[in-house]
Amino acid sequence: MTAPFSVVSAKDLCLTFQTGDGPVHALSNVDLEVKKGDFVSFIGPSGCGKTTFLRVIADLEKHTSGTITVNGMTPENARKDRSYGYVFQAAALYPWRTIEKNIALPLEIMGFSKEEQKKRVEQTLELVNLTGFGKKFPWQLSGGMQQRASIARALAFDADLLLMDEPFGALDEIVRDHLNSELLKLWDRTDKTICFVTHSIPEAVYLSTKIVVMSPRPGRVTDIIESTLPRERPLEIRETPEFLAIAHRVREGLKAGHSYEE
Ligand SMILES: Nc1ncnc2c1ncn2[C@@H]1O[C@H](COP(=O)(O)OP(=O)(O)OP(=O)(O)O)[C@@H](O)[C@H]1O
Repeated sequence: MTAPFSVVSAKDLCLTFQTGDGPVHALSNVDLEVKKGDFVSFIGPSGCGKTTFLRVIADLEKHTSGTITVNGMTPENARKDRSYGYVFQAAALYPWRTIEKNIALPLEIMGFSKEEQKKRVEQTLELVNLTGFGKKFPWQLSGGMQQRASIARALAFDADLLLMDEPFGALDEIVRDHLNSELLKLWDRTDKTICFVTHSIPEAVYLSTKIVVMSPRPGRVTDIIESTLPRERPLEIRETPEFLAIAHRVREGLKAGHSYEE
């Protein structure tokens, strides 16, 4: 059996922002392998570089030193190759476009035929359980539905890699639980590779095959936890000793990386 393909491979990756107040070490010596089909969560306090790391993968920021490849390419080539879909903290849908027109936008830009656009919009609406809502405007949907529509938009051009920056952070816990289990099913069905930023320990443990614990000043990886939980995870798994043991290790990692002097 061949080893799974490395979707993101970072070696000794550093990114320093030069600011008026001096350099900010947003990422320091990050080593990480994300394999095809992994669900990787990035967790850590504010400012530890979670968003910056996703932005480097997406070629929205340039690293200062070290190396990173995305699907075996430079981030720039991966972006040009449409290697990933990006889901932001807020749904960021255009209010003057219907849901289906929002989802079709990247497809329009990429020059897909009208027919293909329609097919893909229908498929992705179904994937996120929004069939029948395509003609609605974003403001006619709940926050959770809007976020599902933005996931559909990121899925529409069928990139293998999904980058998700705290997509459910603004939602209440019940909606969040529901979307977490929906996202897991979607991941299972589509075999995507997902990089997911969160502040929530239960969310990270519930979703991930691998949890990357980070800490700030400088932004760095302090622990990488390979989950031992089965791929199929009912919400009740969160009460099992195995789940709680992983959550405990994440919490300890977060504590160890936290300096109370700052
Ligand atoms: N464009 C920029 N210019 C200067 N500093 C920046 C820039 N973007 C991010 N930073 C700094 O880099 C560090 C890492 O920021 P980043 O947004 O990646 O953290 P984060 O872990 O995603 O935080 P949060 O959980 O609050 O979103 C922070 O100290 C932040 O202030």
